[in-house]
Amino acid sequence: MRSAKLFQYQLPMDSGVILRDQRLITREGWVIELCQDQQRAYGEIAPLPEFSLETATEAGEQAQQILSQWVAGEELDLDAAFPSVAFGISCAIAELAAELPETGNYLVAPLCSGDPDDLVVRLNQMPGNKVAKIKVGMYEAVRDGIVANMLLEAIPDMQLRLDANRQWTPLKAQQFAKYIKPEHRSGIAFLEEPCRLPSDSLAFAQQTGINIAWDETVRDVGFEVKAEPGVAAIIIKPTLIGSLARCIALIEQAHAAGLTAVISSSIESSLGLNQLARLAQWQTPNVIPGLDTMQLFQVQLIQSWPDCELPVVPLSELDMVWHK
Ligand SMILES: O=C(O)CCC(=O)c1ccccc1C(=O)O
Ligand SMILES: [Mg+2]
Repeated sequence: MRSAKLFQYQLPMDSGVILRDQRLITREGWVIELCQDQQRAYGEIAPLPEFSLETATEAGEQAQQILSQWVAGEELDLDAAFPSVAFGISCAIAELAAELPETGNYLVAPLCSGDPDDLVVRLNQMPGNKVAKIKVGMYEAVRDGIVANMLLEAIPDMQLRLDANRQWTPLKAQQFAKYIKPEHRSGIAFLEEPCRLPSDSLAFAQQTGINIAWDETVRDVGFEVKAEPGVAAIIIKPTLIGSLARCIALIEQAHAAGLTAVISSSIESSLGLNQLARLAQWQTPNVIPGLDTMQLFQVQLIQSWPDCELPVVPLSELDMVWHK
């Protein structure tokens, strides 16, 4: 016997969360509940505005169709579904089958988009391998270069991840690199997407000796995982990529090509974020995932994230919009 429910959520965000051109005031999405033989499992479907091609409404409608098929015991074609829907449903199914292991990797790479001094404090408290992430490309490239170089100098055993989200022209990328002393360049684990064009980013990596990672490029039509000089990693944001099977296939291709695969958040609630931490521990056990996004929220959802003090909204407070 199978049954399924769909709940809608709207969660208030911390003020000042900006996605590309838009302020994100409330995070909207869906929680699915699957029931089979007294077992219950959950999944989150949360298309990210400005990033996902589907809207929350479209995702909710498609989720109802696919959940109806699941209840009827039909074969599901998650490759044809929206990525956010495929990810949420496949997670719930994996959870029901006890395929998604319980243990998660909750070590996060602290994310800094403001004061680098705050980052130094957090890094000094971090046990083991120190990994941090800075968003660059929002202010002057020269300032970014000075800040990154200062951190690499202040904490020599740190691996720094940088993310430019395709903001730089080749010239600006060079201005940034000029301030990173050659002996510090290997302390940069990778710089995500320095330039608008992937070909410019590749040339930058080869000219500067600073490794890059693909994030946006992974979602470009026709992308294929391959080893290229200067490319260290691919970033996998499952809500934007698709089913667990599709994410795992990409991770395996990355490993076969000698690249690091980094599981990263698309600003899911604490429910989805916990499942991402479990996916990361399962499939990329030695890599710190990019999941430091809980502080962007004002509340948590259903399950809490380790050491997060925000109030938790229980399932009983969500509106059930559909069931079968
Ligand atoms: O990857 C991380 O470390 C955190 C998540 C993150 O950076 C992000 C989250 C949602 C949308 C875009 C981005 C981004 O890569 O800038
Ligand atoms: Mg990015």
